Amino acid sequence: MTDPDQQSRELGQRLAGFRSDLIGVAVFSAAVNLLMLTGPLFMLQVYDRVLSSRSTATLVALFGLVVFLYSLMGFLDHVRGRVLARVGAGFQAALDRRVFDAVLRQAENVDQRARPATGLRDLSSIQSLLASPALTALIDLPWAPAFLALLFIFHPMMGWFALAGGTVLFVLAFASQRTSNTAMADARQHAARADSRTAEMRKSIETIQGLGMKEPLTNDWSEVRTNALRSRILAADKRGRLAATTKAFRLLLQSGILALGAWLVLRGELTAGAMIAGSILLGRALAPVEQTVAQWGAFQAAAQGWRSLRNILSTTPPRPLPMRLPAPQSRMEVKGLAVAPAGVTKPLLMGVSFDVQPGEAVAVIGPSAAGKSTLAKALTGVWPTRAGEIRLGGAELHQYAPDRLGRLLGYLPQDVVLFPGTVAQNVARFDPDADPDDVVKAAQAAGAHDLILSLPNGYDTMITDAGSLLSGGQRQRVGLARALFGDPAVLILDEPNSSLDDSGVRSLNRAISDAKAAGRAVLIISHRPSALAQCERVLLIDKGKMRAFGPRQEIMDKFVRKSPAAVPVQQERRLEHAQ
Ligand SMILES: Nc1ncnc2c1ncn2[C@@H]1O[C@H](COP(=O)(O)OP(=O)(O)OP(=O)(O)O)[C@@H](O)[C@H]1O
Repeated sequence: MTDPDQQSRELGQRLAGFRSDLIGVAVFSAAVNLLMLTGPLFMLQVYDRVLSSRSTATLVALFGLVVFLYSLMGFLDHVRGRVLARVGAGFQAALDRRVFDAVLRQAENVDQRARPATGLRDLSSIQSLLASPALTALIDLPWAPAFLALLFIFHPMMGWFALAGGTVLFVLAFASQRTSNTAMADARQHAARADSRTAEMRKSIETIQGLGMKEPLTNDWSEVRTNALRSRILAADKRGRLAATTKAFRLLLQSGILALGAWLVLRGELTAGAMIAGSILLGRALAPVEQTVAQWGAFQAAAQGWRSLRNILSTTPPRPLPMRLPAPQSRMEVKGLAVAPAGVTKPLLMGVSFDVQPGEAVAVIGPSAAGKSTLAKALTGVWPTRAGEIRLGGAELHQYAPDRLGRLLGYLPQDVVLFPGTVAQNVARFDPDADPDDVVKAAQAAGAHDLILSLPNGYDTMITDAGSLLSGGQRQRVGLARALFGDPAVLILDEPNSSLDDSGVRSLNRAISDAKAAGRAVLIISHRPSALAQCERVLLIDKGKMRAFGPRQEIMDKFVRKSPAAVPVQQERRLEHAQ
């Protein structure tokens, strides 16, 4: 699936998978539309045969037939509705994971992340159309000319009358949709913005209150809400005006064709039955036209969704999964690395070369904004390499499937985010087959076991809202347990001690020395030297460039002492010695 044309056809191909269902719907629709003739034909017979012959038996027989035909029509109509609803659901189910993956992958691009993710909404708008009466109306639309042709057969004047009336009705209904569409889209946009502000404010309510920002932010939110309301009223006004005109015009048409029919009857050019049947036929011919136009919004949303989804899917083609490699050696080698997140052109980090061997710990140090976290994101495969290579156990990172790579690495990010679920699920990285013993083992190794047991429901305590129930230090320890889960080959710890107290630092140091003793490679990114004690070698980066890599003592003596960034490092070392 690397051919761009093929990617842009992906949606069409998925829909084509439901070809036989759609053919079935078309056949049922043909039958339903033929059965729609039951009413006019019945009228024709009643007026022209029953009333003239005064035969009750004929009336009863005809009515019995009508009951049967309408029942059949109702059944077929229901069946095609059911089939279409299932095609819609099947189409969504077939693409749900693919689109979700594409939406997540879009978020890898920093630029895209700021924009609202539309993929799943696009998919839902196509699904809604497939399952809505709008589609059945559209399927019925090609039958309108057939009804119109029958009117021409009854009398050409009736045909022309219906054609002219139908055209005016179509134009009126279409204008009603068009004029209100922009206002409706505006209203939806404002409403979505107000909703997302509500969610943001709820999430950060403590900060907002603490900083006394509630009033101004609420005013801001209220303005967006008022704008949404204003656009909605504008849209409703426009739509309402034209909808009322359309309705009155349709009723006028129905009476108009009766009047025309009566006039033709008086002139002896039409039978009374044809006059009534003509009026019913006009209704049948106009119904799908009117419904299709009335549902225009659903068609537009689905068309827009289709275009946008096609674009999303073609820019995020499915990634072929690489062959599963055996568990790698705990060794990482980096050569000439340059890194930039997707959507950023200038590399944030350049010319980095180092390695970390089994049983060894390497410290990555440097001042603020040097590019340390950038390095961690590249080493975990989260940010792409612009140049150079990163090898884990001899294989480049892309040779591992992303989820498997994640499992092989024990990554503790600088800002630990926990996900909705239990503490145990978070430690186990939501692996449904995780062995509880392994969860406890990871927590013990991180020195987080006792703290987890002290939570209201221990390992079953539910985490909500990114783990705000836990303190910063507790989150960091649970994060370390999560990093250690599954015995990863390489640990990448980004500022692992930033929120830890003394006992937390001791647990961390123990976890690092245990990992080294078990032959794992450890990378510790830190401002502080307390973590350096465990490291054999040090990588110094500054302003997005590698300045030095070598044995700890050599780097500390040669570079850190001279560098202004080293001042806090030195101070802290003295403090540690003093303790
Ligand atoms: N998503 C991003 N897009 C563009 N630039 C970014 C992005 N993330 C970080 N940067 C920039 O990259 C540079 C390095 O940031 P990084 O987070 O790697 O620094 P750091 O060394 O970890 O700093 P600290 O010790 O303060 O955490 C900074 O100048 C930062 O502004």
